Amino acid sequence: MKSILIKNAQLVNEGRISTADVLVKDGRIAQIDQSITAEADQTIDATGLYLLPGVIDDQVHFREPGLTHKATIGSEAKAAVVGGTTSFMEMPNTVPNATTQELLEDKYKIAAETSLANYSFYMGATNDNLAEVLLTNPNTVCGIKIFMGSSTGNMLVDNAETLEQIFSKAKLPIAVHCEDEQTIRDNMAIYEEKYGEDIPVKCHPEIRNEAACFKSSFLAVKLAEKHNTRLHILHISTEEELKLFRNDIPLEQKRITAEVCVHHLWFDKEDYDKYGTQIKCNPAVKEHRHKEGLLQGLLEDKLDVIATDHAPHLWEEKQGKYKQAPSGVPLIQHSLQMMLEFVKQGKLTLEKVVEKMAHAPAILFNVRERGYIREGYWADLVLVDLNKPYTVTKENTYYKCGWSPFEGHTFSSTIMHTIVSGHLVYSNGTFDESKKGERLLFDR
Ligand SMILES: O=C1C[C@@H](C(=O)O)NC(=O)N1
Repeated sequence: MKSILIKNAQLVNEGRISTADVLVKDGRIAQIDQSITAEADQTIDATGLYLLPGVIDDQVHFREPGLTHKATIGSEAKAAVVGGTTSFMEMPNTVPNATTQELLEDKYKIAAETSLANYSFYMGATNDNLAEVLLTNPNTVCGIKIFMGSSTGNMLVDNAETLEQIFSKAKLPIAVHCEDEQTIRDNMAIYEEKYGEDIPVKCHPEIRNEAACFKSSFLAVKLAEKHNTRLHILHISTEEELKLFRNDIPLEQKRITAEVCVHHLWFDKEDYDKYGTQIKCNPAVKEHRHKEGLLQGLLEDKLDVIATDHAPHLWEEKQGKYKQAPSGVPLIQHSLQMMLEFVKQGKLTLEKVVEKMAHAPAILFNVRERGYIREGYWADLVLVDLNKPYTVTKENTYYKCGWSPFEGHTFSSTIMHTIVSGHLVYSNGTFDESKKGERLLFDR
């Protein structure tokens, strides 16, 4: 593998920013120093650029196998590296659902052949696959996914005894989608009564409302407390849920952690006027107060990681009426740029972005030797120019579905180079696809 020398970067790592050179050799960070004079196969002049650990996205939907008309592991991993995401953890609501060890391993095989980013896949729980779930290897699989609210893929786990069993026996982190099903159904009935088939999309946050989120998250937290489960609640979308999470202990000691997604920080209810069903997703984008509250929750460390829930659907599918349009938004290519915009606006610091998008997911999932810029660690690195505007176009959007809610939008930062496991895969609009990403490993 080619060695890489990064010269004169502003290195953002572990709460500090400092000028440094970084030497990458055999996939790893070989040296970090003020001035490195060693020869390397590739040299990057990083003057004026910030060097960040690559983003680890702990919640994505890449649709393969079975839904490859929407996306493939290869297509979405390519979009990921363009945006500075070097590792992803992918959800089991593919077709067939990843609910057996064999089906799970099939996804790893596809990724080994096609993914430019490092990868891991969740084992999916159902009401009746406990034995399979318990076979999951804690060192080679990121976690177990439970839908405690239904969403794309009909993987709802609503059997109380099954939930007790998984929460008490799982040896891996349990990542949960929390929305109370009965609350959603009751709300839906009210809106159907009122609007028939023509429910306005703006009602989505009233159907999948605050009460649905809180009731389900509350239940998950209670179960985790009862069984001392390692619980990670995905895509927290309401202010109310913040009271379920602690910020008085270090992340390393937390048994219950929480994720916030970029779209819940970026959009609010008013945006349905502009984007309509494009931003229909579960949990719903809600009132403005939640967006503000979630940002505060992030700053106060009640929310531990930032992810995307990247969920591509075809543009034609998304154009249907409210009830027919599938939930989910393609986001992974622009997640880092979105958060860098918050840095520009003074809402987040660069150090905080790095903490929540790289360090924290690495700690939370015990990812082996990634998520930090440290000698000996894997070289998953991103170089960003905070002062180079970037306009999103159809041509520079790499999702297989071919659209992004950001088309036409100009971000004030550009992702210049992305290095995955020591390989310079993306450089200013060009790719070197000669090497694929690695399977993530976990120290548990
Ligand atoms: O939980 C989910 C699933 C996802 C999908 O489309 O797979 N879309 C969503 O909006 N939320």
